[in-house]
Amino acid sequence: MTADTDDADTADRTYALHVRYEGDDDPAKCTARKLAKFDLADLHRSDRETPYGVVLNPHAERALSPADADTANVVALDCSWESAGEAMFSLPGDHRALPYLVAANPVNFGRPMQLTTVEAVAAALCIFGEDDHAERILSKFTWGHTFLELNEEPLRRYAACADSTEVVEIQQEYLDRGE
Ligand SMILES: C[S@@+](CC[C@H](N)C(=O)[O-])C[C@H]1O[C@@H](n2cnc3c(N)ncnc32)[C@H](O)[C@@H]1O
Repeated sequence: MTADTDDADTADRTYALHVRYEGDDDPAKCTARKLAKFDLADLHRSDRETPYGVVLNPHAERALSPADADTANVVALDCSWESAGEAMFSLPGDHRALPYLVAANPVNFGRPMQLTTVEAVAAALCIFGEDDHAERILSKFTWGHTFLELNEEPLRRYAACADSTEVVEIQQEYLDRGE
């Protein structure tokens, strides 16, 4: 009985996607704006308006892992990479860096870590076991599925980890291969 209830809880888990939108990047190429246009994410113009949740922050000390899955909100900060210094991430929330993954977007194709907002949010959803939701948001971009193909193995392995320590151990394997 208890097991059935737990299964149902897991199957029903959904995440609201929120973006603190700075608006200093090319609006025509902005992936967060496109998600909002399709009602797949909510944009917020101030930190105060942005709901509390897991904040995707490349400067964070702790790596995102399935241990963070117990949240209602996944939050990204959409700004240009030029302005994405540590001080910009002043949002309240549980800040987490994504582990090693490579970008598939045309601007940073093949480069590790510098993901677009949609790639970062999709990666978080995959690590939380929400692959369908990740596919749904990436499907709005011609290169979206390529992100999942390029990162299929690391995403699967990160999603099977218990915590950020395990995620960092796996990440190290990919970093060592790249040296
Ligand atoms: C700097 S913005 C650039 C957005 C770009 N203008 C676009 O249209 O998608 C990308 C955001 O995605 C998230 N992100 C990207 N790479 C990340 C990483 N390695 N770790 C954590 N978050 C990351 C962060 O919230 C970051 O601010």
